[in-house]
Amino acid sequence: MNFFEKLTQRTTTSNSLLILGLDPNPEMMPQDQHTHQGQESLILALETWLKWVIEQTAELVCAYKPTLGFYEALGSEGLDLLLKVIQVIPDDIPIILDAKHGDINTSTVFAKTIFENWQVDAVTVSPYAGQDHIAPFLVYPDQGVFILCHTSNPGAVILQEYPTDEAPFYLQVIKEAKTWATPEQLFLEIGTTNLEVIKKVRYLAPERLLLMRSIWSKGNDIHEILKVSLNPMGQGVLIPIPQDFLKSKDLKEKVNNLNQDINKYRKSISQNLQNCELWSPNVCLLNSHPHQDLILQLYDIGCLLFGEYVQASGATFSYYIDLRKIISQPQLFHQVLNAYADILKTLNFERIAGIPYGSLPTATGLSLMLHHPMIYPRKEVKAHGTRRLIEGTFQSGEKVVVVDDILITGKSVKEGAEKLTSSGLIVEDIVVFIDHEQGVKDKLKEDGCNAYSVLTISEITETLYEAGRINEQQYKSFFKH
Ligand SMILES: O=P(O)(O)OC[C@H]1O[C@H](OP(=O)(O)OP(=O)(O)O)[C@H](O)[C@@H]1O
Ligand SMILES: O=C(O)c1cc(=O)[nH]c(=O)[nH]1
Repeated sequence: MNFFEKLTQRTTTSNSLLILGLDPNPEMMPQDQHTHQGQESLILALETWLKWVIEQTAELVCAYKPTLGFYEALGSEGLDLLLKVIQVIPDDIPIILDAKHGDINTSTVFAKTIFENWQVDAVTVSPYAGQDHIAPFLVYPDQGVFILCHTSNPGAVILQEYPTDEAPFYLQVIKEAKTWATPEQLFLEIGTTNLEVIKKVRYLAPERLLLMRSIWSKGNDIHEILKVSLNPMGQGVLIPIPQDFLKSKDLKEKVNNLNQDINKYRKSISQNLQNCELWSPNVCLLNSHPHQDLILQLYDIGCLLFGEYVQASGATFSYYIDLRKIISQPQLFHQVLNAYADILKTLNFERIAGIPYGSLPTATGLSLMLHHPMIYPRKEVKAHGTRRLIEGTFQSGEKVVVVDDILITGKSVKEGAEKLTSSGLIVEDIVVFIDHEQGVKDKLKEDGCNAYSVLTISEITETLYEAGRINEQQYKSFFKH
């Protein structure tokens, strides 16, 4: 089970979005828990206290978050203490090591130590050294990585908000980090007392799990925080337990009350989905498309263009779909492949055939993902070498699913399918990402082929309009067409 699955399971079993910083911070320890003098006695007192904290809270949290710096500050005994604390945490509770690691030279060995030796489930990292610093953490597919995007430290404003309010650096960090790994492996850490910051983050990254920090400092109302950070399922955010709870003898009761308050609100929003203010005012939850996030991201990277475009057929449409760019955005490409795979998994076939050139990478990705061999019909047969019509190996009589990016006139998939059938293969199913909805599916059906699409062009247009990505004129000119 990977970190994300473990966390999701834990969130359900504990019915909690609360995480607790398990830090040996003497200032937070109740005074009567430490009456003796000296380092040895301090470490013992901290250990006893942290074990008590775990006992009190284990039923009520979905994860623990030890901060490496507090343990390091205690010297080598501090690291021993960290390992003891990790041992005591029940196995089903994920551990997020708050390390804010930022050094590219040590990232490989550090990842090995914390994931393999200490067996923590996730880590926090600083994004400043870029993707190559984060990659050594991401090569552990079962572990999670939280990217520090925003802190509440006043001194950070000069960097985070640079250069303008409209396009601050912390949003650039999020845009960039989203391309590094999937939403199941890479998450965002957001420290802020400002609800506007959370709204902006949610707008840009509706799919990402948020680890919230410092939200209590200005006496913010938890309901306001939840309103702007929860996803439509009432999840997608980790809420820190206020550190001053740790000083209290009534820790368990306080955490329980906070959890109940949060859950009451989560329940009310899931019963009241018509509240469209969640995330952002122009992303309405009521009728949101299941692939809304994917559509918005494809638009944002320029795969979905609105304007007057001449098509291969010579006709002019009010849009142009250019999915060829997707190969340079691995995280998004992965989401696209998952969407195709959901359809392919319902079909019966031996081989996957991609239509060149645009869909060759997609067919390759699906072949690796679903463990079915790939072939492809050539666009043009070479006058030299093997002069093959079909590349890859196959047996006559095998069933092939044809994969393409977009169905416009259907010419490309028809030609491809004909080449495959003329070589003895059977083509019954065609899967595309986008259907242009000109009745081509019906025509293919008459020829004995079932065509499936992940999205239709009108679903895309509706979603972009609802999210405010395209304006009324662009929307209307699509439907006039
Ligand atoms: O349904 P149709 O009218 O055939 O249009 C759809 C085809 O057009 C595009 O390919 P294109 O021929 O532009 O070439 P490429 O994939 O080689 O870039 C697209 O990748 C589809 O294969
Ligand atoms: O061939 C076309 O007309 C065409 C290809 C493509 O990839 N996208 C599109 O919108 N049109």
